[in-house]
Amino acid sequence: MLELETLTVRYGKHLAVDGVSLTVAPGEVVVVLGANGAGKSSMLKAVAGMVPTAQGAVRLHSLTLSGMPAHKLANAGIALVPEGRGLVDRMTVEENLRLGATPPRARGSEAETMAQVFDIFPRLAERRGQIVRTMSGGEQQMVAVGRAMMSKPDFLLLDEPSLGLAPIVVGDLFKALARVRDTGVGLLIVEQNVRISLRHADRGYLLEAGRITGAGTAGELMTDDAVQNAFLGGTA
Ligand SMILES: Nc1ncnc2c1ncn2[C@@H]1O[C@H](COP(=O)(O)OP(=O)(O)OP(=O)(O)O)[C@@H](O)[C@H]1O
Repeated sequence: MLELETLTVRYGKHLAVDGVSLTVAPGEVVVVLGANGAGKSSMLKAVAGMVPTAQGAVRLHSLTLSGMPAHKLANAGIALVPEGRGLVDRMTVEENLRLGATPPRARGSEAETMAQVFDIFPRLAERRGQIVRTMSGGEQQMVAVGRAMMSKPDFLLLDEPSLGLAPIVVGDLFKALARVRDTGVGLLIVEQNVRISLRHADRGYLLEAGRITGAGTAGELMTDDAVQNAFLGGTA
């Protein structure tokens, strides 16, 4: 289980994440819905050890992670697919994937994990020698997810994976993410794209100005008035 307990992130005086508590179980897809500036990226970066936690804690299988450097978190089983993807775009698909396999927990099983990535994303298998810069946005997002999978995470964090992608590509990406979850990995996804993310999630939370203001199953949130008003223009 991945647990965030009253997680708080500050930038100087600015409170970006204000006491967020949530859980993700192994094999569960949890989405955090929030508008621009709600604190979604800051929350994920704090879990991944890329910004400091001001208060609260992150626990993985009851082990306290907050305060650990990012490389130790990766070896504990946390992988982040950042907004903007963070790929080395002059390198090939395969080279980018290999970069994900640096934590000690991932070493020795690179070939097996890469085969799993290529099974979930056959397009990447066809294009394993292609320079990432020359690929479409959707393909690059697949590489970013594949690279995170190469670290053999227990929990995968995704920062707005649908951003800038055409609806059909987003649909394919979420179907692939469902297959990642089927391998037992828990997914924590932050999104503004309410419909598609709730369609593929088990549960969700609503994040507004750094605070959790709603929670429920994906079905409950789809018809929740607060979600409707915040994101869907009041119509179901
Ligand atoms: N490095 C930083 N220094 C100062 N303030 C920051 C920093 N990063 C984020 N913030 C502020 O913290 C708040 C939350 O930002 P964050 O990027 O976490 O939100 P978000 O929900 O991911 O938004 P977006 O969807 O636009 O990326 C915003 O008010 C933002 O301006």
